[in-house]
This record gives sequence, C-alpha cells and structure tokens, in this order.
Amino acid sequence: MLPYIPGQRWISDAENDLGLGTILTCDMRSVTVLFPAPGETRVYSTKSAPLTRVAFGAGDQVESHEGWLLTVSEVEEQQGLLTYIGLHSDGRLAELPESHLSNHIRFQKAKDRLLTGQIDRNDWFNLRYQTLLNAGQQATAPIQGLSGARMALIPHQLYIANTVASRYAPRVLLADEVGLGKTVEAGLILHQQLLSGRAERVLIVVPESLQNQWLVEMLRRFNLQFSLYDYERAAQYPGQNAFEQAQLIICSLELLTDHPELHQQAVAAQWDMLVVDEAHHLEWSETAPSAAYQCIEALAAETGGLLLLTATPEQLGKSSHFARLRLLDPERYNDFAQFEQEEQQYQPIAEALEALDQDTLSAKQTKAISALLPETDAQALLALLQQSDADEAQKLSARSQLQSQLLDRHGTGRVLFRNTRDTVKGFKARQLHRHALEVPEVYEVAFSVPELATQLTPEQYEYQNDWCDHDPRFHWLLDHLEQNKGDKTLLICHSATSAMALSEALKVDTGIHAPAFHEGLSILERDRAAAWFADHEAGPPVLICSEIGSEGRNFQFARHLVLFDLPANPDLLEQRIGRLDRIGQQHDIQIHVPYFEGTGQQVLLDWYDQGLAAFTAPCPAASALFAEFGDLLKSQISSADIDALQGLMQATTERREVLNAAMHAGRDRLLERNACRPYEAQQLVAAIAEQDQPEPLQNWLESALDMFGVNIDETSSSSWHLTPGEHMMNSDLPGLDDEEGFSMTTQRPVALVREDLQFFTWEHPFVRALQDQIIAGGLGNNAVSLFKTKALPEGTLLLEVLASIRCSAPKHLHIGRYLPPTTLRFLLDVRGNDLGAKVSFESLSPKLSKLKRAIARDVVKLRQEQIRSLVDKAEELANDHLPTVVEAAQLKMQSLLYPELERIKALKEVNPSIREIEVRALELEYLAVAQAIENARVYIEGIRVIVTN
Ligand SMILES: Nc1ncnc2c1ncn2[C@@H]1O[C@H](COP(=O)(O)OP(=O)(O)OP(=O)(O)O)[C@@H](O)[C@H]1O
Repeated sequence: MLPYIPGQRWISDAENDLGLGTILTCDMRSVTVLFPAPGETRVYSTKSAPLTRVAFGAGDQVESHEGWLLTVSEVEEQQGLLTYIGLHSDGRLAELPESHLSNHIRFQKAKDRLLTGQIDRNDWFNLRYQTLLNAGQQATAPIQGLSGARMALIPHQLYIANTVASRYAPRVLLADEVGLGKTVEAGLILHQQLLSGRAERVLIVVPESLQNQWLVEMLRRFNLQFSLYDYERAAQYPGQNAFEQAQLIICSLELLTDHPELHQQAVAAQWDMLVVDEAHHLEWSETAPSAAYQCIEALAAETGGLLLLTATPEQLGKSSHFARLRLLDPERYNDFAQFEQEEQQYQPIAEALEALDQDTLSAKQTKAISALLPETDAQALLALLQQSDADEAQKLSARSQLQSQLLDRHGTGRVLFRNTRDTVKGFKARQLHRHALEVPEVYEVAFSVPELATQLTPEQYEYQNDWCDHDPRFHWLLDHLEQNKGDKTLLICHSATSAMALSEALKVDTGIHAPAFHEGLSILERDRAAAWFADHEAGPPVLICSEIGSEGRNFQFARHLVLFDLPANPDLLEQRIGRLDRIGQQHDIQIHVPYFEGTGQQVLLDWYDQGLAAFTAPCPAASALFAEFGDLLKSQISSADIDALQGLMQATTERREVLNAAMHAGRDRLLERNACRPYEAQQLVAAIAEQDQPEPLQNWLESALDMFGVNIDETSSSSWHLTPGEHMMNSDLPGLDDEEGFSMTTQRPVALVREDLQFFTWEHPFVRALQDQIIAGGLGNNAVSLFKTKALPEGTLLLEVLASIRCSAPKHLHIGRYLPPTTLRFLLDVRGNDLGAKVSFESLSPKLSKLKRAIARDVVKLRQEQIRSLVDKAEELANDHLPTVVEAAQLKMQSLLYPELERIKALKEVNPSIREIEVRALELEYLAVAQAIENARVYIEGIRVIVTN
C-alpha cells in the first residue's frame, strides 16, 4: 500500500516555512504535495520524502482555515483521512476534516525535541540565534541581490541594476557604450530577480559566438548555472518541450531562427525573463521585419521581463531602434513619427536637471522647474530649496527627488539606459596610427573598381592564395609584430578567408602560430582560440579575427588593435575598437590602420578620422551621420576631386558638431541622468562595501561549518579550502559532494584576481544553503546549560526562548521586504518574568557552560512541567508582539508600495511610457502582500534551559 493518500496533510521536515501541505498524487515513484500558503508544489521520491504526517490527538487545539479553533476530543479515520471532532471556540460541538485545517499551522519542533531528550550543543544554539538575526538583516537589506557578484563595485552598473531590478517585470534596453558592462548589468538584474524570487525561469538569447562567454560569465560572476542549448541538446527530449526541461537556458538566436519547431517550444515555455544580447541584429521595417526580429517579438509577447542589450542601438537605422523600443513597450512606442518629434523636446528638461545640480536656483530656473512640475509634491520640494535655514542634507535630498520626478514624468529614459565613457570616466586613451602604403601592382585592377566593398578588401577581388606575399599590409604586420614583441595584438579583418590566409602566411614566414578566429570554426574551437590568445605566458602574440571577433568578446588584455581593413559602417568600427576599449583595459589603446594611399580606403579612413573623430572616442552622432552622408561617401570613393572630398569632410565635421551638441543638450543628458544618478549610486557602493566586511561572515562560517562537520584549511591569509569532514552531516551543501572540496575567499579584491576561489558573500549559494538548513532544520533549537553565578540561588531555572514572527507567502511577493523574519528573545524566570532586556544574549552566552547530556536529560525530565508552562508563557509574550509587528509590516508595505502605486498612476497621466499591466500588477501585489502579512504567525525557534550553580 502507498504511504500517502491524496487529501492527507503533511509537513516538510526540510522547509517548515511552507506550512501545511496537502497530498495531491502519489505512486510508487513519486509523491506530489501542494503547500497552499506559499502556493508551491513539491515532488519527492515516495521512498525518501522528507515529510511528517500531521495528526492531532485529544486535547490539542487546532485552527481551521476559516480561523476558528477546535479543541479536539475525538479523531475519526476514513480511508486514511482524518476528521477531528471537538469543541468549537464558540462553544458548540463541531467537526473539522483535515482538508479544512489552516494552512499556516505551526509546530513546536524545539519543544518536542527538548522534551524527548534530543539535546543540542550550546554553541549550536548560539549559532542558530545568530543565523536568525542575519537572515532578518539580509532580507531587509536594500542591496539584496547586488552584493554577491564577483565584480568590482562600479557605480553606474549597480545603479542600473538596482533601479531596474526593483521594477515589476522589468522591460528595458541596456544600451551603455561598448565595453561598459551591459552583460554584467544584465547578470546583476537576473541575480537580484532570481534571489528575491521575482523570477524563476530565464532565457538568454545571444549570437552563437557569444554563448559560451555568457555561460562562463553567469557562472563565475553570479553563480548562476545556465544550461546551454544547441540543436543536439534540444533534440534530447523527443515528444516534450525541450525548453521546459531546465529553468535557466542560454541559446543562440540562430537556433531559434533556423528551427521553427524549437522556436515554438521556446515561445510556449513560459519565461519570467528574456534577455537578448547584441539586439541591434533585430532589424525591422514596416514591410519587411527580419526573421530575427519576429522570432524575438513572439517570445517577448509571452514574457513578463525583457532585457535587450546593445551598444549601438541605431546601427541598423532609427526605425529598427524604434521597433526594438516597441518590443519593450508596445503601448508607448506605437508611432514612429511622434517618437522622432518627441526627441526634439528634451532640452528644457535637461536644463532643469542641470540647474538642480547647483547649490542655488535662480528665480528663472525655479519658475521653469515649477512649470515642468506643477504637482503639489514637487512644489513643496521647490519651496524647501528656497528656505535659507533648511538643512543641507534635506536640500540635497529635495534636489535629488525633483530630478527623479523630472525624469520620471518627462523623460524617455524609463526603458532606455545608456552610460557613456564621458560620464563613467577612467577609460584609457585611444591612439590612432595611420600607416600609409603604396598600392602594389597586383591590386591595381581591384582599385579601379569604384566600389567601397571591393576597395576595402582588394585581396578578395580575383582571390589568389598567395596574396599575402604581395600585400604590403602583411609585410607591415610582420614589422609591427617584430617591434612589439611581448605585447598582444588583436587583428580584425572583414572575411574568414582573409583571416585564414593571414594566419597561414604568418606561420610560414615567421613560425608564429597565430590562430584564426572565424565563423568556419566550431564554437568550441573559437573559444579555445580566444582562451589560448588570452594566455599571457604561452599564448600567441596575435589573434586574427574575421568580423565575428568584433562583437561582444573580451580582449582587453591586448593593447594593439590592427584594423587590417576598415568596416563599412561606423557602428561596426566602434564595436571593433570596443574589444580592447573596455573595463579592465590597463594601457592606452594603440589602433593601427595600414591602408593604401589614394584609394577608397583612405577616403573612408579620413571620413572616420576627421569627419567623425571616431578613433579617439565614440561618436554619438555616428549613425545619424552615416545615414546622412553614407551614399555621398560611397560615391566619392574613387573620386580624384580633392575639393569635393574636402567638402565632404568639412560638411561631416560641421554636421557632427551640430548633432553632437544637440544630442548633448537634450537626449543624451536625459539618458545619462537616467542611466546613473551619482548620489544614489554612491550610496549603493557604500552599502555593499559595508556588507563586504569579511569578519562577520567568516566568524559565522567557522561556527556553521564546524556544526556541519566541514573541514577548513587556511590556505592563505585570505583563503580557505573546504572539504567534507569524516563525520560531515548528511546535507546538500553545494560543492562538497566529493572529497576534493573547493577553495574560497570572503574578500572581494582577492576574488577579482583569483578566479580559482569561490567568492563567498551572504548571497553565495553555499552560504544560503547553510543558512537555510540551520533555520529550517531543527539543529541547535534547544540546549541545556549551566550558569555559574552567585547572584541567584543554586538550582534556579531560567528559560531562554527564541521566537520568530514569519508568514508563508508566494516567493514572488518578496514578503521579507515588509515583514523580514523577525526574531524575538525572551529570558524567563520561573515566575514567567522576562529578563531579556536586562540580560542580553551577548553578555549571558559566554557565561554558560555545557552540561553532560545525561544530566541535561535529567534536568529536563525533572523540570518538565515548569519548562512547558514557560514555553507557553514565551509564546504568549511573542503573540503580544504579533499585532505590533504585523502593523509595522503593513505600514512598511504601504510606505513602499502605496507611493509606488500612486506615483505610477500619476506618471501614467503625464508619461505614456508606463504600461497598464505594471499598474494592475502592482495593485494585485499590494492586496496579496497585505493578505499574507495578516497571516503572520509566531514560531518557537529555540529553547535553552539554564540552571544556575
Ligand atoms: N564590475 C565589473 N567588475 C569587473 N569586471 C567587469 C565589471 N564590469 C564589466 N567587467 C568586465 O569588463 C568587460 C566588459 O564588460 P561587458 O562584457 O559586460 O560589457 P558590454 O557592455 O556587454 O560589452 P559589449 O558592448 O562589447 O557587448 C568584460 O570583460 C567584463 O567582464
């Protein structure tokens, strides 16, 4: 016979927060249990389910799901299901089938274990108390989800992640300039969403060539273990939806566009978040949207959260850019013409924002801001700024609030975040080296063709295998490598055939094995080539890439970039330079362009160099200038008309200055403001730096690892190696399933340079698992101690009781933000007086010593009645706190959610970028949170019996 019957009530031994569960189904292999309070389902193996049957007996008081109480006098069983019969709280006789029991019933595990003689160590009890306090602190920390990543604390990234992550189902375009850390920002947002329970299922769609880089980056920086889906992997699940077989998946855009059946499965697989990297590939026009665009459009329509990443949002034209904004927010971005018009109106808002940066506002500025923000709350803040006696901190906060309101109510920035090198600072300089070469005879025919594409890659015209021998650019390359021995050079050229030929010729001429990195290699081969190049000691001095090397890859350890040919689009030029010009670059970047004088190559080089000034810094107006002058430029490629060429350069330069100035005055300033507000960003950095202090975590870890029987070897002053001890507790601690164990550090600077070490923070999966197991399991929930004191007569009994107030709620409500696990401590004397306020935990616990277990058991046995009644007293006292805690939680929820709801409704009137779904979701969340808080209950977490001597 099966041990579980549908309808029976059981509790989880491993996760007692889940409340009472109901058996849904059971067969020989598995049992499925629904826990209605948090709305979660668990499937366990029938043989080893960590479940305990809930069966009350005569005398017990039980609560119905309607809230009334029954004092049980009889229990009836029919086909394995129990019905309790007894006295209703209103005095009449009543029946309560077990299916009608409250889902929130709690169990006195601590009392049961103590009274049945399962007595724990004193230090375990101490650890439990510390763990409960820590859990409360972490749940309330505003930086939850941001502190656990292996990354330097870069303000703009933390700011974006924090802003975006706190939104309901965030849908944004992360458009920082190349190499400023969009992948890291996306990872932080995902980490925060996953940790807080707001997301559980995530799909990341990237160009094929970047799949592994994402996989590695998510794991090493965020401890997020994604599954990589290629065709073979997806084909492993015939007859099933392959995308439902894992929660976190990375796949290539090509996989979805080339295999419609897999695309359909992905669309049907219900994601919480979709991330699309290099989103500029999603080309769109009204008449011919690309397959890639349509593929993502279908996924985006079915997914709550959407992150699009691109450094060059306008690379394929403004209409494609607009179409991507529409993916994010179809209600807001429905009219391209109106969108273009709006872009012209940002200057007054940008000016108001800047005025608020100053200590004082002129009357004119105040009037302008007042006109932009007529709402009452803004007027009060403006009035405060006029008061000469107002405190500086208040004024600073008022200015920051007004800036937020301006951006919220008028900006475009809600969906678009863009940081630039100008605002982020600290990047190395870029230096251009032009290497003019004479056209060799073999290329004369190619250069007579008046086409830019042909002139940029003359070796491709009437292709000869030995073209390198005759190409002066190759000979220049040999010289360059000779002169820069010991440095790393990244070479990018347009095509795979050129890359392969260069690699081969280098090998033949110099013996240098320079890997060619191109689309003809498998993903694994490409990653190997990139990893070999990165090897400082043994790797080759140069990597030769076709255009696919110019996107997304991290090559900032190289200091020379050779543009063997120039790309025909300025955004692609910026992408190429961005391989070296990115966070982590230690040297000024040397950009080398070997080119043939008097050809289209020179015209394009001059145009990029003089017209766009695109080599020394990114050119914000590049896309617009290319759209405006691109055709003229191509038509002049073979022109010998020097005046016409100079005219083109001059016209481009002038237009660039105008466009850049206009963008700087309007759009860019708004975008930059929205992308990072320095004051708030610095506060985040400071809060995380504070949390980074290694001592509290290390001290806690030492005790916790000792309790679980994990060995610690100190391998250096900043690192430990952990291995399973001989008597390690049977637990699911990640990374300790084999004897080898792993090494870790709690220090961020060390973790940034030592990738072989795990970076332990309070958010690391191992630390969380340890913490969860301590809280959810019973270990340390009781102790019996001796208190040597002259202040009290020998044999006096004291009871130290830990109680917590918690509620079960679906994870996505993030209930801990409002009602963090609250721990109360009582120290009761035999008369039930609470001495806890007078005698702190910290002062008492060092004075306690252990009692032999047999003696401890005798003490418990002898004092059983007193202990029972004191535990009841402590529970009563804790229950007295319940209304206050619940009220504080409701107030906190109101103070956090209500203004957000009101703000979003008000914003919706002035700024159509707010989606209706966000308002509705917030309203529902508000109600659900209020309901969950009402269901908060007291749990006895620990009991320590103390006898004096
Ligand atoms: N906070 C950080 N700490 C340490 N390294 C970082 C941090 N942010 C980014 N990096 C590193 O800087 C490089 C660029 O970051 P990332 O790849 O996220 O930029 P990106 O904006 O996505 O680049 P691209 O525009 O080329 O796609 C990467 O090597 C990344 O690991």
